[in-house]
Amino acid sequence: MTVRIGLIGAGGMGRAHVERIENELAGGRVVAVADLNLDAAKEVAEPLGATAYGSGAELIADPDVDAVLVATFGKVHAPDVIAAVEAGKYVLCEKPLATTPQDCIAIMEAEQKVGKKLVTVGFMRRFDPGYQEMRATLASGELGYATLVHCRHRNPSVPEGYVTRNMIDDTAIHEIDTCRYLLDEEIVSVRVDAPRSTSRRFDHLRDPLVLVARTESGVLIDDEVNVNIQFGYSIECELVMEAGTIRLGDQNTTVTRDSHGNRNPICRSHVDRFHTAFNQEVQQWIRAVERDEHTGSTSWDGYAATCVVDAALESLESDGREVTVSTIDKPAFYA
Ligand SMILES: NC(=O)C1=CN([C@@H]2O[C@H](COP(=O)(O)OP(=O)(O)OC[C@H]3O[C@@H](n4cnc5c(N)ncnc54)[C@H](O)[C@@H]3O)[C@@H](O)[C@H]2O)C=CC1
Ligand SMILES: O=C1[C@@H](O)[C@H](O)[C@@H](O)[C@H](O)[C@H]1O
Repeated sequence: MTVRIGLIGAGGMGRAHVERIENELAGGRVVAVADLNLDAAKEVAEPLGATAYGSGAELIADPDVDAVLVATFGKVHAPDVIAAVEAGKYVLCEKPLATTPQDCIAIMEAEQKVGKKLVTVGFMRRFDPGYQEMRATLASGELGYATLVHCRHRNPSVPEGYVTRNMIDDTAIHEIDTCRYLLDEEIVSVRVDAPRSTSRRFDHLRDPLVLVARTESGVLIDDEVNVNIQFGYSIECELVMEAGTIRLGDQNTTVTRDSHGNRNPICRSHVDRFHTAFNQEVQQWIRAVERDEHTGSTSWDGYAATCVVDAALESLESDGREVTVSTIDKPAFYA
């Protein structure tokens, strides 16, 4: 069976997903594209022979669409995700699932009403081979339990429209989910420190920031978010256990050695650093839809991450006070 996919949001991520579905992955075809900017939808749809729509609602109602990929802005994800769930269609929704806990709860309620897990959140790092190995090492127990996780999320630069809260709700949300995934437990409190800002930023931005979070069992996580680092896209993570540590390797597999020393190329963006992870994420989603199964992170994962984001934003607004993460009880449906 070929999974007939409808894409909502024909921007950067939407186009990157279309490209991989059409040219790198198996089992799926993009049959419809929706964007509020109908010209953008047409530009993506026409070369594929797909139908273009001016709204997500029309695309979701199309009987030729089996499954929906949502790649619009986070704050407008919820209505389309809920409509797709109510139509009984599987959804791969780019991160964040939604920008408020209330919207995430509405998504979880819709899913529970339908009685089936239909929503996967686009936390693609869960499909990165490095993070997967780190998780397996911890789970094996060979090096004992985890005590600390050190993370660094560095982007070369960000556009002017990117504001300070995006350091957390758009960027650090990846480490929030990744640490929950690695440690298999919830984050219960968080604070945000704001060191001296770099001059290489737009004036309105506080950059860098450091999130310091604590999990249920007491693991301490620190995450340096630094989005105008200039030199490239650099993601680092080290998990400290009782009898050893494991960290992500550097960005590429080859290292040049010459009279300047040892060096490897630096990635420019998430697109090249997480190419394999994105492909795995979307490929496994397509295969799971074929089998009528859920894969990847759930709506609960999207909700839990958004609650940590909210607590971190509250800390940022209150000069770095430690804030307790407040959530509803986890529904048995997501156990
Ligand atoms: N996993 C990752 O590493 C990354 C994930 N993302 C996520 O992907 C999503 C999209 O981001 P980008 O592609 O960078 O944004 P973008 O701005 O390039 O594209 C968004 C598109 O959605 C359309 N749109 C907005 N509201 C809409 C609505 N209600 N209905 C239909 N179309 C609508 C816009 O017209 C635009 O074409 C965001 O949730 C973002 O956080 C983005 C970059 C990397
Ligand atoms: O999700 C992403 C972007 O939205 C975000 O703006 C970047 O900071 C991240 O590195 C990227 O993975």
